[in-house]
Order: sequence, then structure tokens, then C-alpha cells
Amino acid sequence: MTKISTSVRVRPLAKDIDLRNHIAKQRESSNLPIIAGTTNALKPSVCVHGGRSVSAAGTQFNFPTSVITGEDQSAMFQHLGDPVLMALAGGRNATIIAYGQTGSGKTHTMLGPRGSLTIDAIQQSAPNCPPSWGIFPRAIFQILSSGSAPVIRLSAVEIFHDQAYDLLNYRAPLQVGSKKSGLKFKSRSTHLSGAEIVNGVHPPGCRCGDCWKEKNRLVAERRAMRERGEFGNGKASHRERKASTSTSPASSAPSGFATVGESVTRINSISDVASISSTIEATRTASSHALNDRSSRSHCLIRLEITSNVGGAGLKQTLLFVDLAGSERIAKSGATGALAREATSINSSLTVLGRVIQSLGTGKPHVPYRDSCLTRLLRSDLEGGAVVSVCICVADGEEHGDETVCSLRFGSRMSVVRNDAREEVAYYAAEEAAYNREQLRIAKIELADLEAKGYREKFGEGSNPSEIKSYLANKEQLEKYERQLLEARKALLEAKAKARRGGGGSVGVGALAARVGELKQGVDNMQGILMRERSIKGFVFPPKQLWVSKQALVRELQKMI
Ligand SMILES: Nc1ncnc2c1ncn2[C@@H]1O[C@H](COP(=O)(O)OP(=O)(O)OP(=O)(O)O)[C@@H](O)[C@H]1O
Repeated sequence: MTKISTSVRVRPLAKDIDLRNHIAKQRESSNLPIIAGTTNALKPSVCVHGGRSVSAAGTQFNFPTSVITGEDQSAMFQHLGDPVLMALAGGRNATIIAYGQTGSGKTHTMLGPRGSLTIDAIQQSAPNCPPSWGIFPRAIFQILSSGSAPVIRLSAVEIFHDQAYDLLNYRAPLQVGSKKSGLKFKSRSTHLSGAEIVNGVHPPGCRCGDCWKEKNRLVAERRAMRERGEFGNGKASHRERKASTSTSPASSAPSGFATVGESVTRINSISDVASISSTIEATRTASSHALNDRSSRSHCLIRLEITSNVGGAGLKQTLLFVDLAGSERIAKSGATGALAREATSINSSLTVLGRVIQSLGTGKPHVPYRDSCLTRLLRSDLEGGAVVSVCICVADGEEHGDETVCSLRFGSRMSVVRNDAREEVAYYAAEEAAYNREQLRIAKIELADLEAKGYREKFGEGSNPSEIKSYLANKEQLEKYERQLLEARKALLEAKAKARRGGGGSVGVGALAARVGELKQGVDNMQGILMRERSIKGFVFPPKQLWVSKQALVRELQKMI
């Protein structure tokens, strides 16, 4: 059994001082109160001994892996990223998690400094990886430069107030359901009546004579294909044989939960990484407070699905990057109102994560995965679905002593958790495609069935047709504004990065910032109008949750085929 690998990264004190001065200036210019204690002269408090142990506020912690200090992103990647890539090469999935208090450098470690993930940065450093890039873009850079040419598909999800949102689809809310690979052909206990047959297509689990014949035909066809060796060269290895005989191509995956219906995009080149990263940066919820001028208010999960060719069969692995939102003392961050509520939500989901780790570490029979959306989504990885590596980010400085000790304690607890990551099994593309097609056929029937039962969004019987038309036009307009806002935010990030390097004027940045402001206003107005329209009694009825998740499943399966 292997243990979760835990490393520590210490943010240099000088960076804290720079950041404090920058925030103090920003708050002063916008007439915001400066939080007491945050502008005090800072003294170092973290002491690293021999790259393996660290002491903070008089307490010493030992870590079997490494303790890294400084700004060097490539040195940090050697400690954190290389083992993860080795796990992938060994046929396993891998997960890397950044944990720490607000402003301690989680996003910096995982992605890179704000505005650094740009096409401009790639051009400046070609053919090497941009020096400021963090683990996520560096890992893709290494995979793409390795010459193995795998197919990489990426999705990005944020968890905000315990609800999952799609970062690649304008923060569309997502359902969290049981893992896709766990989907099986369900057989219902009751005989389904002919009344449920939609457009001549039988519902899933139907036990009529025709359906039995069809099922038997499919099984016989599959067996014949296997005997003819059409699933490979006929000399499949044990691993491959195991895969080819399973009902679901990924049925060996551990149990757990996953988001349903998130957008998945293909990564073909390193410029795609820059483009996707700026989308994530522009879409992810962030705010300014006394400890960080751009503090992430959500947990961000970026999942790569890497498909490579192994002796004629496909091997599908996942590489998950988790940039957690930072734990926060409200008195120190100066958060009030919505910001304080966000901090409470972040802290409570981190507490659940702490409880899960505590239970896993002490071998308790019950692990409270279900208590938060974050732990539900991390369950299969923590249970041995992936090699897990954790980076505990701490900020040097006497003032952060208590939070640093808390983070290091969490790291120590994490480092005793054992998880023996399974090896992924290869599958045959043809078999997976057939399985997905079948799943799509079933999901479409179920969706049609739900629509027939009136589960999708519908208008009241007495609703005025012109009001309906205007409502639908407003919905379309909102989607348009959201698309434009995202593009404008991405352009603004690029322009700011260019201006910092002296490659462009602040006029362009100013114009883009104004455009972002206008579009944000447009989105807010449109959301307000739609909310008012929806509040008119009997005008429009929202879709039922069941329909929303089924529709998301259909979309997802369509993308997989
Ligand atoms: N090791 C480091 N070297 C240089 N600068 C750093 C380092 N770590 C963090 N920083 C800088 O400190 C600031 C805060 O970092 P970052 O936003 O990554 O923190 P965070 O932990 O993600 O915060 P939050 O939880 O509030 O989102 C950024 O300006 C970042 O560039």
C-alpha cells in the first residue's frame, strides 16, 4: 500500500510584503478601510530544515517528500509534477491537490501567477515552457512534448457554495451523480407496458419479446466478434482480455460521484492550454480582500482525460488538478456580507475534507464523503482510483503562524492516508463506442419520456404568446452577453499581460476593461429581467431536476461518441 504523497511549498515573505503594499494601495484608492494588522512589518516564521521538515510557530513537522521554498516553478514541478507523470506512465490515474490558507499560493502553484497563461508568454519562451507556468500547464506541456501523441480532453468545474458549475460553459450549474462508468443496463422489476413506448422505441429495461431478441442478438454478435479476433490481434494480454469482456468499458473504475454533462474540450497544442486557462481564470469566481487581491472563492477541479494507444487497445487515464479555495479567518481577510458568506462556505467544505482525511487516516469504518460536494467528487480518487499528491501551501510571516500550523497539521494527517492506486485497464475503442451508443439510445428514450410527462421548462396555459416570445428572446440575449463577456475578459487578461511586459499601451487595457464592465452590466440586467419574468405567477414553470440531469447525460454521451 502506498501513502498519499505530501509536499509543502512556502511562499516567500518578500512576496507577502509586495502583495500587502499592492492591496493597501488598491484599498486606499478605492476608499476601502485597511484591515488592522495587515500592514504591520512582517517577520519570518517558517523555518525549513534539510528540505524534509519545517517548523512554524514553534511546532516542527516532518514530511517524507519535500519542502520547497522560493519562486522557481520548474523546481517545484520536479518535486510535484514529475511523480505524477511517472504514475501516468505506470498506467495509473493521478490527482494533485493544492491546499492552504487564502493567499498562500495555491493558484500560483497549480496554474501560475495571474495573467501568465497567455499565448504571448508561449511565444516569448518558445521552445521552452514559460518559466512562470504552474503544474497544470507544465504537465500538459510535458505530455505534448513527449511525442507519445495521446488524445487529451479537458473539463473544468468549480464548486461554489457547495454547488458544481461548468467553467467551460459560462458557469452552467452541473448535477453531481453516481460515476458515469458505473452506468449499467438497468432492468426494472415490473413489466413495462406498451403505453411507455415512445415513437416506436421501447424504453430501457423493457422485457417484451422483441427486446429480449434484440439483446440476445447483440450478445451473440459481440461473442462472435471476439472469437473472430476483431477486438484486437487475437492474442490479447490478461489486462486486455479483462477489459474486452466487461459490460462497461470502464467498469473497473472505483465507485464514486462525478459531475454530469460538463463541457469537454480537446487539447491539441500548447496554445489550447493558454486559451483554456484564460477561460478558466476569467470565469472562476474571485474577489479581492485584505489578504489577496484576487482570491478564488471556489474550489476548481480541472480534469484531463488522456487516451493513449497500448498495443492496439486504448488506455484511458485521468489526471486531476484540484486548486482548493483557501481557508480564511474572516477577521483577518476583512470579508463582510457576501464575501463573508463565501468564506464560511469555503471553510465548512474544507472542514468536511479534514474530517474525511481524519477518518481515512485513522481507519474509521464511516467516511463522511457525502457531507460536501467537494468530498463526493474526490471520493474515488481518495479511495484508490488515483495516485494522490498534495501540496500544502503556506505563507511565511509571523502573522500567518496559526494558519500555517493548521495547514501543516492537515498535511501531516494527509501523509498517513494510504491509497493503493489501481492500474487502469485497456479497452477496445469499438466496444466502448458500442456501449456509449447504447447508453445514448437509452438516455434519449428516457428524455423523450420525461418530456412527454411535461418535465422540461414549460409555460402556463394562459400565458401570452408575445410574452413567451420576449422571454425566449431575453434568454437568448443573456447567453449572447455571457459569451461576449467571457471573450472580453480573456482579451483583457491577454492585454494586461502584454502591458506588464511593456508590449502594449494601457489605453487598450482601459477600453477592454470598460467593455467588460458594460457587458457585466448587460448580463446583470438580463438576469434581473429573466428573474422578474420567472416570478410572474403561472407564467413559466422551471424544468424538473430529473429532466435537467437526463438532458446533461444525453449531451455528454453525444460528445463521447
Ligand atoms: N511561491 C511564490 N512565489 C512568488 N509569488 C507567489 C508565490 N506564491 C504565491 N505568490 C503570489 O502571492 C499572491 C497570492 O497567491 P495565490 O492567489 O496563488 O494564492 P491562493 O492560495 O490561491 O489564494 P486564494 O485561496 O485566496 O485564492 C499572488 O500574487 C501570487 O502570484
